[in-house]
Amino acid sequence: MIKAVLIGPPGSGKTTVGRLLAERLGVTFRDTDADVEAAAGKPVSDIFIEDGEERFRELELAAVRRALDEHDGVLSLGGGAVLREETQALLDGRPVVYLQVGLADAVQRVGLGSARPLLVLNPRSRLKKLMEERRPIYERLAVLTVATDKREPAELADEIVEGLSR
Ligand SMILES: Nc1ncnc2c1ncn2[C@@H]1O[C@H](COP(=O)(O)OP(=O)(O)O)[C@@H](O)[C@H]1O
Ligand SMILES: O=C(O)C1=C[C@@H](OP(=O)(O)O)[C@@H](O)[C@H](O)C1
Ligand SMILES: [Mg+2]
Repeated sequence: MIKAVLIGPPGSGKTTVGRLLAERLGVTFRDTDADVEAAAGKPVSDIFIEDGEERFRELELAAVRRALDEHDGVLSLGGGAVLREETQALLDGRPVVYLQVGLADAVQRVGLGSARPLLVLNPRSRLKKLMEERRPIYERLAVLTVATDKREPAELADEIVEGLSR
């Protein structure tokens, strides 16, 4: 059984904090973006450009399903994985942790890199819009919510260990 599933917008720290959390718990770590890249044999940005977002979302749903089936450690999702109703249903009853982040910190963290194809143009306004659209979904799925602004990944991992043990 999975120990924790991390959700939240890009830049909330799912990948970074998830890896630390897995270390703390002494379990293995998986990230759906890495699983999708391994399955497709190319980076997320190339999948978006060459095959489109819909194809990425299909590969992502398959990666979530596979990980929840096989994996018993910590799983970090890509920020948009929760958009699919199938994924929302798969997360029902799981220890889902929502990493909350404000726009300013998220923008600073994702920077201007090209690794997140949805944020290449106007990262600030794209992030603002997708955060507003997805917030209700993140809130509904979470059993634990952790505010990450101005907090270090290590202390967040400790807080999640504590929060999930309660
Ligand atoms: N709590 C934090 N404080 C400062 N920087 C952070 C924090 N969490 C993550 N980061 C940095 O922000 C960037 C995005 O983090 P990442 O874990 O990839 O987020 P996500 O997987 O949610 O998109 C990385 O450079 C990471 O080092
Ligand atoms: O929010 C999104 O739709 C996406 C978030 C990314 O993952 P992170 O949330 O880990 O950055 C990645 O899956 C892809 O670029 C799409
Ligand atoms: Mg990530």
